[in-house]
Amino acid sequence: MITEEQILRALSSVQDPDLHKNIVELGFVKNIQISPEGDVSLDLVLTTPACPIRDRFKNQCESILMHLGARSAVVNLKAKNGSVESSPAPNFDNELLKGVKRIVGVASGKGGVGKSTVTANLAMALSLAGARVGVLDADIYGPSMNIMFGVDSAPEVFPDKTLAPVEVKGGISLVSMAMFAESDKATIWRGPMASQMIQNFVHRVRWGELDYLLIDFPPGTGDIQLTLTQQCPLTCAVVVTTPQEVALADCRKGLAMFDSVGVPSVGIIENMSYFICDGCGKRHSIFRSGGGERISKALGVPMLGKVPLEPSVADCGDLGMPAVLRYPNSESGRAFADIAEKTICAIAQLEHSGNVLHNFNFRFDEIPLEEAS
Ligand SMILES: Nc1ncnc2c1ncn2[C@@H]1O[C@H](COP(=O)(O)OP(=O)(O)OP(=O)(O)O)[C@@H](O)[C@H]1O
Repeated sequence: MITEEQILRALSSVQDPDLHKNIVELGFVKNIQISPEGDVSLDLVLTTPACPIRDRFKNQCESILMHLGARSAVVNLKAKNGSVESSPAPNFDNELLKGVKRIVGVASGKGGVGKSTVTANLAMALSLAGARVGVLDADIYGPSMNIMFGVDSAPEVFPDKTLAPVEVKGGISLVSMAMFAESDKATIWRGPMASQMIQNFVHRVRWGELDYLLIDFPPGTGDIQLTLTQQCPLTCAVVVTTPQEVALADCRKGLAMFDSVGVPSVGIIENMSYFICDGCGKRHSIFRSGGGERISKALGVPMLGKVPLEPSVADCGDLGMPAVLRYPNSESGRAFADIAEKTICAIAQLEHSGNVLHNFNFRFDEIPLEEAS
C-alpha cells in the first residue's frame, strides 16, 4: 500500500525550472487521495493556469505515481485561485480589485514603439495560454485598444457608478479610455483630469476574477505616468522599446521610473527588432541591433523577447485581431507567445521571491463618472 509520505518524497524530485524549487516544497501538491485498491489522485495547484509546463508536470507526476506502484494515477491541474484554493488575497484595497491576482503595467519611455500592439498581443497570448486576462487602456494620449480588439461598444455603467468591462476576443475584459472620450479630444485632457479618469477605471471597474490585468500606460515618463504608477497597485511592469539608441535611453528612464516607486520591472520587450525580407529571406536590423540586450545586461532586467517588424502585425492591429491569434505561426505570432510564457515565468519568480508589492497607500480621489467623461 502506497503512503502519502512516499508520494510526497517521490514527487519532490519534480523541479520547477523557473522557481528552482521542487513542487512539494512550493506547496503545489494538494488533496492526495489513495484508494484501498491503490488508485491515486491528487491536485497540482499551480501559481497560474497559464503555467507553460503544466502538461509536463502532470505527465511527470503521473508517471512517478505509476512507478511507485499505483494502480492508476490521476493528477488534476488547478490554479491557485481555482476551485481548490481561495485567492491568495493580494490585499488590494479596493473591493472590485479583490479578484485580480496581478496588475502588470506595460510602459514605454517613448511613443510609437509599439507598446499598445505588444499589450494587445501579450493579453491575447496569455489568454490563449489559459489565463483570465483583463486590459485597461490607460493611454490617454492615444487610446487604441478598442481598435486593436475590434470593438466599438462601451462598458455598461451601473447605478452605483461601477462599470462592467467589455468582453472582447479571447474572453478578455477590456476597458479603454477610447470608449468614453472622442479620441481626437483625448490628447488635450489636462493631466489631473486624466489621472482621475485612470483612478476611476482602476477602482470602479467590476474586473471579476483575473489572473492578469494589463495596464497600457501612456508613453513617456512624465508626471502623469508617475502618478499612475503611484495610483495603481501594480504588481510589476514590463517596458517596451525598439533597438534604437534614442528609444533605449527612454527605456532606461521608464525602468528608473518604476524603480523610483518600488515597482519591480520583470522584463524588457524589444519590438521592431528586425525585418525579414520576403524577397531574399534575409534578416535586416532596421533600427540597429543588440540594444535591448545591452540595457538588459546593464540594468539586470531580463529580456522577455524580440518581436520582428512585420506588416501583418500592423494589419492585425487595424483589423481588430491581435497577430498572435490571427497568425500564430508567423515569426511575430511565435514571438508574442514566447514572450507571454517568459512573462508568466518572470512574474512567478517574482512572486516566489516574496518581493511583491501588492499594496500601495495610494489616494483615491473620487470624482463622479459623468464629470470624467
Ligand atoms: N512589430 C511590428 N510590426 C509592424 N508594425 C508594428 C509592430 N509593432 C507596432 N507596429 C505598428 O506601429 C504603429 C505604432 O504601434 P502602437 O500604436 O502599438 O505604438 P505605441 O507605442 O502604443 O504608440 P503610442 O504609445 O504613441 O500610442 C502602429 O501602426 C502599429 O500597427
